[in-house]
Amino acid sequence: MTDKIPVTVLTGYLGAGKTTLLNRILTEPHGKRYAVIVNEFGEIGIDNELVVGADEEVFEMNNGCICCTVRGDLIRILDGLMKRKGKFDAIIVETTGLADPAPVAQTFFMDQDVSDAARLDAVVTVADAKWLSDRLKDAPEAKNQIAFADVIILNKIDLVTADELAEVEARIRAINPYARLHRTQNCSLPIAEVLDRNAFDLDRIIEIEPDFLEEGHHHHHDEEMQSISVKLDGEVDPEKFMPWISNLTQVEGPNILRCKGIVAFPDEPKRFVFQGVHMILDGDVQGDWKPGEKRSSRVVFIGRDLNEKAIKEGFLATAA
Ligand SMILES: Nc1nc2c(ncn2[C@@H]2O[C@H](COP(=O)(O)OP(=O)(O)OP(=O)(O)O)[C@@H](O)[C@H]2O)c(=O)[nH]1
Repeated sequence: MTDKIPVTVLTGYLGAGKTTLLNRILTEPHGKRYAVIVNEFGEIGIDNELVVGADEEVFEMNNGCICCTVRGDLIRILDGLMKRKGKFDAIIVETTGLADPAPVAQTFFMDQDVSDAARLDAVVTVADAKWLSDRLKDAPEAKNQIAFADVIILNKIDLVTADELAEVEARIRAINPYARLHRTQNCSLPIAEVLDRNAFDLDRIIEIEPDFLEEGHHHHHDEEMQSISVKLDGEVDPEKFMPWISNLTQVEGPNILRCKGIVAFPDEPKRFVFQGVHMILDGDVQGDWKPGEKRSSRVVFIGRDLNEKAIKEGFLATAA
């Protein structure tokens, strides 16, 4: 083994459970220091706030998708981390759900400074047991994420029957028979199954993508994919907000691949955080607003055929 810093690339389609896994890794006692790089598709950074920050340093990349426009940023952040070598035991990169993992993995072989100091330990893909089969039909990124994985976490097994689980597992195996596969609820599995696997296998990747080590790989994003972010400079009224968000996700659910937000309710010292995948919505108060922090409210919706104007106006109309 070399003394290069191991890097785990955490991928998986929108809402599969990447942040859930990351938080699990960061909160379990492990005595290690991780640097975390989070890339989010959407203009308003929400993910970094949902990552529990213990001692870890979280670097946010919000200006585009990690595999395309912000790859240069990734290299810069990695270079900065390398210069502080010794401070971290490992680096974890959480990509957006829409990222193609190939160009991200490529960075660790193509960029000399990065490849001198870091090694790609494994590509870990979280798969949503309920929705993966549908996404394999309409989202090429979802298929690549499975194909490139060294470790697959088939998550949300509580939402499917045993037959459905067997079916989605067979689909995964048809794409990638090699990865270690774990079935989980809330990404519950021992950290050792995820980190320090020394599992990335360049030969296998070159078999899937023969030009992997050549420059010029270009990922074409789904052009119909929209990311709608709305910010309200103040609080929202729960009596208006709750019915609005639940109605919107019920009616538009099939087109909403992902939604999340952090909002302020009047007289509530904690932030209300909600998130959803299609019609399934989850929300709770989490973490205090910091003293002096502006109590603003923001939401992000990612999906197809969304009525941006109606969503923006609908959210703004929930103002307290
Ligand atoms: N029912 C169920 N819900 C889960 C499970 N794991 C995660 N969730 C929920 O699924 C939603 C998405 O989880 P995240 O961890 O934020 O997913 P993500 O992959 O980070 O999402 P993006 O970064 O937006 O792509 C959250 O509301 C989680 O609470 C699970 O095993 N079962």
